[in-house]
Amino acid sequence: MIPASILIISSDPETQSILQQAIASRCSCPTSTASGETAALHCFAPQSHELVFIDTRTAEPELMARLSGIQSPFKNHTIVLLSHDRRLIPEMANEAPAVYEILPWPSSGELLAPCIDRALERCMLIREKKQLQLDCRCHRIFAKIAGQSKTMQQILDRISTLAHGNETVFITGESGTGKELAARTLHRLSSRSEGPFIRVHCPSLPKESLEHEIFGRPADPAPATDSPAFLNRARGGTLFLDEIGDLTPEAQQKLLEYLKGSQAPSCASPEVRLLIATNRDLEKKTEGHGFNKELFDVLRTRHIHLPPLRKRPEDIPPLAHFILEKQAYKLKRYGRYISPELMKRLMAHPWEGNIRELENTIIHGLLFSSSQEIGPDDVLLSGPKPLGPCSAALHQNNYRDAKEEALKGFNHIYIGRLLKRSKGNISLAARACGLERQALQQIMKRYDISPVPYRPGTGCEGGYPE
Ligand SMILES: Nc1ncnc2c1ncn2[C@@H]1O[C@H](COP(=O)(O)OP(=O)(O)OP(=O)(O)O)[C@@H](O)[C@H]1O
Repeated sequence: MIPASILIISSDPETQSILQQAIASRCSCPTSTASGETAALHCFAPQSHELVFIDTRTAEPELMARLSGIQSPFKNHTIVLLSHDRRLIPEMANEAPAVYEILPWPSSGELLAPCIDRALERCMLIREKKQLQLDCRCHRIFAKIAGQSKTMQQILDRISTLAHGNETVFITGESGTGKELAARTLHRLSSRSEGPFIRVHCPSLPKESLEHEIFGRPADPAPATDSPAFLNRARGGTLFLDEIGDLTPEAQQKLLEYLKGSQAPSCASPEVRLLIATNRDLEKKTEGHGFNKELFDVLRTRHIHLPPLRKRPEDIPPLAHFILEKQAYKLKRYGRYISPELMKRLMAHPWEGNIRELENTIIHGLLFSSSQEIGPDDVLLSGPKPLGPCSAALHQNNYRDAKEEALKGFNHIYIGRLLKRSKGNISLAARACGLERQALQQIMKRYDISPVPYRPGTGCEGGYPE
């Protein structure tokens, strides 16, 4: 247990010495002394000392007056008054309810030692209560996130660590891997959680005005408290800039300047915390000068990368169960479960759209299963996982069958992706891959690939993000 920090407010050397010795005989807590005008500052400063002894004879009258004005007991500190006049104790207790205990002074060890023990115990209880409250909050917040893999646990640890600062965090990962969820979690766990969380989806704003929409116009008076700029709307909270991969060079430069200013040592607590995300490989973009190298270097100092779902298949079952439970509740489809056969298919699926695609698959299953069991026929999966050359299953077949099986997997994945991009339009898909429409149609027929699940209005719109 970390020892409590103790302050003695007294200008009398003898009082200081008696108290220090008595405290040292009960615990190893660090003790400091203060007197005069600075004492009040120490006494009332938040996060200051946990236990404060105040010698009423030498304390400044302002300090005593201020204590009397506080009507309820301190929640974070424990205050013990040393009263030189026993007759005044009941009156003092009435006047200063914020005080924990009033000790007649000077006191013998018989009175002083138990008083110190009681006060220290209160400090410990306060600290334990705070820790429990924090644990409950973290538990509630992390209850919205599933994932059992070592990687996911490391990500959650990193989120907890980075949440407490004011620094910008850079979140990367393919679409649907949970970047926005990570950003919201960082915000909820931070000291700004009561403030606003503003998300700006950068590609949705016109490129030419994006910089002004975020940072305000140069003509805006400073501080532009009524400016409609996102930065202003996020004051006291978090601004989440999502998909920054295509910012104009001017907007990148402005962002770099802002980050340098807000992260300078002189700026202890910026008004807005920035969280920034992208699904693009910005490092690669910097090589072709498509992204400001200096900005990238600043961003990557605090970085969270969310790996694609296909690289952490052990997360699929817990995620699937977690999403099923959450969505079943929302859709009022209670008691549904995933069949073992479907779970096998989910494990084998490449999940190009990551967790969002998994979520949509499960929603589809919940909506369309005719019984409590959700099976492979109740969901829309674009096809079997391609069998790699080293797959054990592949080696159980003879050469012809193995080749056919691998080709089938390849075509399902390759054409599935094309259809996803073209939203089920075969002509567009054919053009994109350099085949004639009819040739593509023949392949689709051969491998039993339907364009229907990829078309809007078939119940899976948005389920196959680009
Ligand atoms: N670890 C997780 N546990 C539970 N749900 C998750 C997890 N990660 C993501 N999700 C869910 O998956 C969906 C997609 O997540 P999110 O929107 O955060 O992804 P994204 O990376 O920001 O996607 P995009 O780049 O397309 O904006 C959301 O509904 C989110 O709640």
